[in-house]
Amino acid sequence: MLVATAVPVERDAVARAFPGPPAEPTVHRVAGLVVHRVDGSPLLDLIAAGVGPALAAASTATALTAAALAGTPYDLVVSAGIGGGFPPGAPGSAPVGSTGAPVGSLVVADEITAADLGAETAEGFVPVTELGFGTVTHRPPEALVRAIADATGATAGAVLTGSTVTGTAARAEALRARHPRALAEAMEGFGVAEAAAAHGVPVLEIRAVSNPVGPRDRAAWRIDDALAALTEGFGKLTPVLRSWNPHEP
Ligand SMILES: O=C(O)c1cccc(C(=O)CC[C@H]2O[C@@H](n3cnc4c(=O)[nH]cnc43)[C@H](O)[C@@H]2O)c1
Repeated sequence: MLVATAVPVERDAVARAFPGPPAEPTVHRVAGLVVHRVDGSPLLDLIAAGVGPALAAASTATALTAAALAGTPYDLVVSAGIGGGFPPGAPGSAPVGSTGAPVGSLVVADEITAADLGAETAEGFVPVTELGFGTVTHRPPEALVRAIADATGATAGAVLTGSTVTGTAARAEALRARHPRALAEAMEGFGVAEAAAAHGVPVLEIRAVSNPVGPRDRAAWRIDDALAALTEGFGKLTPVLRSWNPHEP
């Protein structure tokens, strides 16, 4: 399994879920990309793939290609890290009856959607798929998403990818109007998913919520709490991944 975070602190938070010998990470390099390997079960490679969808896609594709050429392809790619959550009762909030994704909670994506891949028109935003190109959504294996939500307490829903962190109530509302199932926003998932899809490998996205999606309030970010939730979540995930059959839908 390959886990791609954006930055080293997120990678290290995931690694902490697999502590001590024999799971002490070893490090190797692939075309300048640093790969931390945890020799446990499942075998786990961790990369800090960079911030934003483009660098995350390039780094993930590099790791996937190297593994495939070595004859040891990955069975699963996971985009993981902190993210913004759409909380209930706030600008751009989750639908009535939904728990939303409060700060400190964990979200597992049942769809990974590019929120800003398209064209602005006089009638509003048009996704690239409606312009006749590419894709804007990747869907992780349903049974695996359900099992992860059960094991970790994560909420399953849509996770949006954008190149810009939302910083206004108006943008949060526009995103929720366009994506009513969105629980979280981050900057890498769709890029990681595009790389995985190019290799025919299933993908997951797991986000620990560090801040609400909405007006920018840097002081309200709870990065340490989110990193702790990420470690705890991955700790609970391991048995699920061990028993997962990559050929299940
Ligand atoms: O201080 C700011 O306003 C600011 C602007 C751009 C980027 C940042 C970051 O800290 C990097 C974002 C990093 O973390 C993920 N993340 C966390 N919360 C969100 C969010 O609300 N919306 C989008 N991404 C978020 C993201 O995946 C990046 O890796 C700060």
